[in-house]
Amino acid sequence: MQNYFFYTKNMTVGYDGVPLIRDIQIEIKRGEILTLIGPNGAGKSTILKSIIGQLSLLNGKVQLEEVCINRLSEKERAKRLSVVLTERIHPEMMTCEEVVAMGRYPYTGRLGILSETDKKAVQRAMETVRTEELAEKEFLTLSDGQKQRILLAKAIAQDPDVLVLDEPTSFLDVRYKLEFLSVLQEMTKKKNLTVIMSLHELDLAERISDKILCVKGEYVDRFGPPENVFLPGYIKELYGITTGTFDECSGRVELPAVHGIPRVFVIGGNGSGIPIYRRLQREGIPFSAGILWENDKDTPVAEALSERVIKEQAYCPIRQDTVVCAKEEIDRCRHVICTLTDFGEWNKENKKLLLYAKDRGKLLEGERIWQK
Ligand SMILES: Nc1ncnc2c1ncn2[C@@H]1O[C@H](COP(=O)(O)OP(=O)(O)OP(=O)(O)O)[C@@H](O)[C@H]1O
Repeated sequence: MQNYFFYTKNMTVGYDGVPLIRDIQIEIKRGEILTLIGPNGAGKSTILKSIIGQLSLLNGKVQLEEVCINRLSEKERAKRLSVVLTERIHPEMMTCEEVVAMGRYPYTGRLGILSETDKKAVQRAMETVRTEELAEKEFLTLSDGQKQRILLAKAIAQDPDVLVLDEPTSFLDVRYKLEFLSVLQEMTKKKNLTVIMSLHELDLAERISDKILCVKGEYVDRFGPPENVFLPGYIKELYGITTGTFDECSGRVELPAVHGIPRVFVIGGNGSGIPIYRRLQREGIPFSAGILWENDKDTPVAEALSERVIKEQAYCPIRQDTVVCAKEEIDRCRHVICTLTDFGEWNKENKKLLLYAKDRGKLLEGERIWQK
């Protein structure tokens, strides 16, 4: 156990003495990022609240190196662990700078007078999450995303060893999401900060986390590095997805396929077919796609949205059997759309398919594609 900076042993969490999740074993090293994922209501916030001592454990312990967190005084705990939960604070008449300065209270005396070091820490924290320009604004007048960034600055100003965050990116726009996660990553590398958070954005969780804890049901479902969690089919099972698909490889979601006899055959590849597959799905038109190599960018999306995909083995030239299948599919469809503009030596069979469709008057080009 010595290797782990933060760990829990047989932690059981719940409310009013009733266990929600039992025997949770978390083991992370200093500077690692742990992300909790799982469906709504699974218990991610409950675990975070239990870790920070806001909820009493029903069993087990939470350990930060040799110290049992639950035995620390509030002030001692605040020096080692800072927290941003989803419950919003409502400080009346406080500027953002004053809210961020609240993060320094574990270090100030009884009167809460900030030293030069405290003031610098506040300023640095505000710069870190790019909120300097909000310093003088009243906190309660900010947008949800701005408030979230100020609360993050407050947590950072606390200069903790461990940062605990419940859905920290939920109100942030895409730019601030990326900026915030980059800041977290940088702080783990440069300052050895350890992060424990919950995220709903699985693509981000997969990219940033050293460890993932999957919460579902009475016990933790899976704990480990993302590569052991984001395996084909697992996320669908974890979240009970019955409509549409989630691609573990790209972190991408797709709406359900339109089923029925394919009306359009899309000759695509290298990502060029994706916008057309999505538009056909939106317009409720069943379609087939091909000839795609198994490892083509288009293939997972085509498989999620189309009725049929004519595929070739990865890294193999297109075989005549596959061409025959594609021609039969074209014969069955009313129209053909080709999204490829260049055909290399390997792709010459797709060029022949394009000509095959053209000869039969099935090829839709330019504006005609969406007039049919
Ligand atoms: N104070 C409480 N008393 C009793 N039960 C609670 C309390 N707070 C939450 N719960 C219940 O505990 C379960 C887990 O809730 P929790 O908020 O931990 O889930 P979550 O995974 O964070 O969900 P979400 O993704 O929707 O934020 C839910 O069934 C919820 O109703």
